[in-house]
Amino acid sequence: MLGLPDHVRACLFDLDGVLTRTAKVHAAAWKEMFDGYLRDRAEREGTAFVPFDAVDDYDAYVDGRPRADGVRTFLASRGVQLPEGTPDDPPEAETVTGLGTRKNILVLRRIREEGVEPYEGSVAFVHAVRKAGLACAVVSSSANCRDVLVAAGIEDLFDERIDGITARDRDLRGKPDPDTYLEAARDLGVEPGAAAVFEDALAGVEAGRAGRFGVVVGVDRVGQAEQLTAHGADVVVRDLAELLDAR
Ligand SMILES: O=P(O)(O)OC[C@H]1O[C@@H](O)[C@H](O)[C@@H](O)[C@@H]1O
Repeated sequence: MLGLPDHVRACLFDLDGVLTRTAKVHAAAWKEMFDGYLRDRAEREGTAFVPFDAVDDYDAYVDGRPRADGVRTFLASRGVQLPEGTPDDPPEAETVTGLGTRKNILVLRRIREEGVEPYEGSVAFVHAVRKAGLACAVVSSSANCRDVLVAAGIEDLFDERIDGITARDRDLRGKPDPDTYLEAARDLGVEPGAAAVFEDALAGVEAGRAGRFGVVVGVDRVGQAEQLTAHGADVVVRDLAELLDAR
């Protein structure tokens, strides 16, 4: 049924890149922000400007992680460590929060201008899953998760939502730790072994593997099937509609 093992009772979906076409929007906003910062820093220090790579740097250090972890992890890869700052730091602040806020302004502008499209195959799959009586949750690192679901018109399809805001409120570690996925399974009343995780990010499939979920489905939108498998995906599809075709 549904191309999933028979014992699966719940489906836990990542948002950006799995349900909605917003992974590229995030990647572009991160690049705009980091390139601005790195260029200024290089000028100030008289060193060469090495731009953020919207594919390799994004996948390895930013994709799937909570906002502040993305800032910290990428900068660490360049040997840069910034003070954390405070939650109300302005975007100009040279802190982890300040840079995260700069990026958030850029991503919200892009989302406002471009709108949010869901993946049709994912919407069809979620409808089929619900019809089959399985529970559904969204598990996203994004603090903008609810707004993106609403903009895509799919917020009513899910029984639970664990996102960047609930994770902060409940003190959950972000992906690649499994905490947010485990919390969603708990909220739905299923054991991790009876839940399927759907993820396009390397940090996300790692979280699925770390949580010992029933199956981790890697969703390959950008030609990184091998990496998804290496990081924890049990199966890889290019679109969730393929699972419906496999019935
Ligand atoms: O900055 P936000 O909207 O809280 O999102 C945090 C992260 O959420 C993830 O879903 C995205 O893959 C990342 O690109 C993003 O950085």
